[in-house]
Amino acid sequence: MIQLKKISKTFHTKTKKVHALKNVSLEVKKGEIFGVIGYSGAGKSTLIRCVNLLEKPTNGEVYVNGSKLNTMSAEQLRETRKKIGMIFQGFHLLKTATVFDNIAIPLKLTGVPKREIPNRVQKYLAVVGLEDKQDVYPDQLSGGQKQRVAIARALSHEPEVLLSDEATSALDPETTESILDLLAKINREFGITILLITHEMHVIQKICDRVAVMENGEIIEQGNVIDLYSEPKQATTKKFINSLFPSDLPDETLKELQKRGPIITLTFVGSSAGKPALSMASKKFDVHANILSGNIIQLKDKPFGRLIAHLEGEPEETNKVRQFLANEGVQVEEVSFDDN
Ligand SMILES: Nc1ncnc2c1ncn2[C@@H]1O[C@H](COP(=O)(O)OP(=O)(O)OP(=O)(O)O)[C@@H](O)[C@H]1O
Repeated sequence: MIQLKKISKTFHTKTKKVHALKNVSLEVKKGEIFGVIGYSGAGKSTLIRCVNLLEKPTNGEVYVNGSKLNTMSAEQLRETRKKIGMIFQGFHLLKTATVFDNIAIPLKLTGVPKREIPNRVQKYLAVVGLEDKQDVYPDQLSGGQKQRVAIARALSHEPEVLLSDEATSALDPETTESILDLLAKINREFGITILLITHEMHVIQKICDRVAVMENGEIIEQGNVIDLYSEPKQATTKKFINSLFPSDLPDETLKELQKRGPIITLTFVGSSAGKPALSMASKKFDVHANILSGNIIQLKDKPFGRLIAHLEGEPEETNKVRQFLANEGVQVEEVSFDDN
């Protein structure tokens, strides 16, 4: 649905050149929710803005639903953009217009017949749960409600693709949850493909099917959310994932424990629950297993957990435990202090 082929973007400032995107290729399939995560300055905003050519790439090709955007005339681009909705961290609503007009004015400007406009506005305000707010002004709404209006405005053009530029970053955690639920519902019920950028892992794990990690203008790793969470390869990806499983045990304590047996990380997805497997192992072999920390998070459709445990016993026995856990489908890794 979205294809970025070898996209580069260089900004020329007065003093230097900034290579915001370096040869980035990405494919978002029809109907999926694809997330791009990275720290500030990684190039995420530039990347998402290249998809609808708000930012013109220096090199590379942009395809949306099979059409190449780079070589389109201004008129063709206007038509194509109607099928690409966008929402922003700052909502971008007209303060001096009512909620109704915030949605109606852009519809009018893009040539939707006048008699159709009230129906469209009401239909999409109902989708976002704000049918009773059409006569109020944005200043009378909460942040979450403003984002709902912005989502209704984007949907009212009946797009095939929705681009989300840090849409929940200005919202509190509870409101973030409800906006993410709304995006998931839109994806499910209208089949709209969503490409979102974020710096929050929570957003990725809650609604995304696939994810790409960006750093210094490049995509350093991408894949299914579950695969990337279970087996991150790059240091930055590992850092993002480790941040979900904080372990505040001092290194000194861990080093002390390590003298009496290995400290291991158990990672498990879905039904291969780590805890029962670990207690089974400690019954079966001459090893005391002591859980030092652990957490389970919910990915879009599967639980994902990580435990840190100390295995106390003779090396021969602790090795058997590790083998047993691996056979039970639990990923086992010895803790390296540098990763935590
Ligand atoms: N218009 C511009 N002119 C010059 N440099 C720019 C411009 N827009 C972005 N940059 C630079 O390009 C790099 C990537 O910026 P971008 O905003 O895409 O990153 P980001 O990952 O979205 O970060 P953030 O989350 O902080 O917005 C940064 O070094 C930024 O300073």
